[in-house]
Amino acid sequence: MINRDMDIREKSIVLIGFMGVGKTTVGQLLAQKLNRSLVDIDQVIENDFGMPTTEIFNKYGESTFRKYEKETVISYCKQKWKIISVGGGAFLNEEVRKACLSNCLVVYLDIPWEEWKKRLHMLIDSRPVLQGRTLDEIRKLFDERQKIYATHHLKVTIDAKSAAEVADDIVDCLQSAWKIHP
Ligand SMILES: Nc1ncnc2c1ncn2[C@@H]1O[C@H](COP(=O)(O)OP(=O)(O)OP(=O)(O)O)[C@@H](O)[C@H]1O
Ligand SMILES: O=C(O)C1=C[C@@H](O)[C@@H](O)[C@H](O)C1
Ligand SMILES: [Mg+2]
Repeated sequence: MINRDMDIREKSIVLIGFMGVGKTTVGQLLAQKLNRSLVDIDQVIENDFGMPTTEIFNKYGESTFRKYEKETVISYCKQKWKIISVGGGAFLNEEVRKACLSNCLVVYLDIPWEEWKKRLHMLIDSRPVLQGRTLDEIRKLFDERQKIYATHHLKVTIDAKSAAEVADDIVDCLQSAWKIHP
């Protein structure tokens, strides 16, 4: 359901999906295509703490990260005209989900497990949530996380597409939504 209190084109676009699906990479391309600025929430948090996410988890704990993540997303999603890529776990929080869904257009980047598995080697060192887990445990997390992404406005399936192709698909999807809800 799209909240039509403001012009739909003004709304910021929030990218959600499992870690490594490409929210940051695709977000950069989408921002260029739509001439908007990108707010990468993980990047904002890392800049504010002056350290990588893994270090924030190790030094302050996941709950400190999650609290800061919640406040950061809620604050940015009130702004218009942005592309906001949120961390893969941000939608665990109900207030975050509600704030994004009511203020922004939420686009879910959906990736099949077999495709995602190919990226694991690129993610394991930088994503604390994956560290120390077996492949079976990661698969379980992947399946569990699908529930939190179930509420969104638009969905784009990733498959074996390049990041540029995914960005093009999102633009097509947005253009249809902008036409249907002028
Ligand atoms: N469509 C794609 N095809 C192949 N590789 C990709 C694609 N999109 C992103 N990647 C690669 O996958 C890795 C993870 O991408 P990215 O950091 O953008 O994911 P993310 O969704 O932002 O993850 P997180 O939720 O952890 O922030 C990067 O190495 C990136 O280059
Ligand atoms: O899926 C997650 O829980 C996370 C994803 C990353 O984007 C970071 O926000 C952090 O590593 C946690
Ligand atoms: Mg990212």
